[in-house]
Amino acid sequence: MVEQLSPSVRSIPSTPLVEKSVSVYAPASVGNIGPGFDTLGMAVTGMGDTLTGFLEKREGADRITSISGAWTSLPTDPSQNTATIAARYLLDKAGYPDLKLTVSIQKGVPGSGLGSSAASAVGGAMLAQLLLGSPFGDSDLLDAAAQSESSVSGGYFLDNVSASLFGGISVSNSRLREAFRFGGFSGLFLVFLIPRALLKTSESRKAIPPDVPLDRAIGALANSAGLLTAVHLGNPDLFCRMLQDPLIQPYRKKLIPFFDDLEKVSREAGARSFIISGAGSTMMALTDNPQDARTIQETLEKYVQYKQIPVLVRSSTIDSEGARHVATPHL
Ligand SMILES: Nc1ncnc2c1ncn2[C@@H]1O[C@H](COP(=O)(O)OP(=O)(O)O)[C@@H](O)[C@H]1O
Ligand SMILES: N[C@@H](CCOP(=O)(O)O)C(=O)O
Repeated sequence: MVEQLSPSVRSIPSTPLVEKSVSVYAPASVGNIGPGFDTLGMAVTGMGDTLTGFLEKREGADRITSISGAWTSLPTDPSQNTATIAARYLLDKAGYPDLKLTVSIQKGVPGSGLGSSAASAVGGAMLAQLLLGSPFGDSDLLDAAAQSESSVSGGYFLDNVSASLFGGISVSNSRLREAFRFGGFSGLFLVFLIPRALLKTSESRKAIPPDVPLDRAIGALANSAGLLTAVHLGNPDLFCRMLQDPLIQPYRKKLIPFFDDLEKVSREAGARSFIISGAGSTMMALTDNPQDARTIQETLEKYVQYKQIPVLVRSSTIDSEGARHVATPHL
């Protein structure tokens, strides 16, 4: 089931494309997938970043010409933006410090906890890869995106970047700096509740104590193994039953206003599981029944409107493709 990645730097010489625009799309992702803290990740449909850029030989730094569609303000300084940090890492590694990137970023990730910074990091890495004529292997792209993501998120973890890069469900080991695409999976219907308030991953990581109870750690380990078994067997019902996080969620949910309320309403409307997406504040309700997913979405939309809770409701499924080359949009 686990798919091997291509090794580091390929031996084929590559030729950079100069002054030619290329576009890439990198999907949003759910870090942790509940119990798999820092180790499991899932790419999702309908949300992601599109990056368009070109290389030229010039003095100075890389440039971000525009960031559109962002729901919160993002850095346009290339040394602070995950897209350009990842791209620069690969451009330097390939031996082209004199080639400078000019990029525009169309954000399509409308909240915290959906791997937004990771989607841009993966997009930046893939853009550099394509503009350089694909000299790198998957592990280099993963490394570039992870280095970039770690500069903003308060830790080195690969769950979001591996899912966004490879698509489907990924398994990662940040200590060994390795990640794998575990597989694609159909038959799951996701409903996201996306608060309109920023919760930085670095802040949400501080809510977790350094020591955690052994029984809860064992529970999370068992559920993580159960999730992968469900993917291996292609069993959405088992996946729904295993999607519970007794380890990290109890600490983090205190940072998320209306969490208990929204969980109760989602479950009453038919959700089979309810977890924090990534580090929050986005939450995810899950079902294996498409009709139930529609009911959950409609019920939640009415509920948040009635209670005036500033939360966006979005339906989605698993994106099995991961980061990809796309046609350049008309800017
Ligand atoms: N291209 C980018 N997209 C999103 N966030 C970015 C980007 N570049 C830098 N950042 C920074 O990353 C931080 C958000 O990342 P993080 O806390 O990991 O949350 P998220 O779950 O949204 O990825 C913010 O400080 C933001 O300014
Ligand atoms: N494993 C990380 C995942 C962070 O995801 P994000 O989408 O919130 O950046 C964590 O749980 O801290």
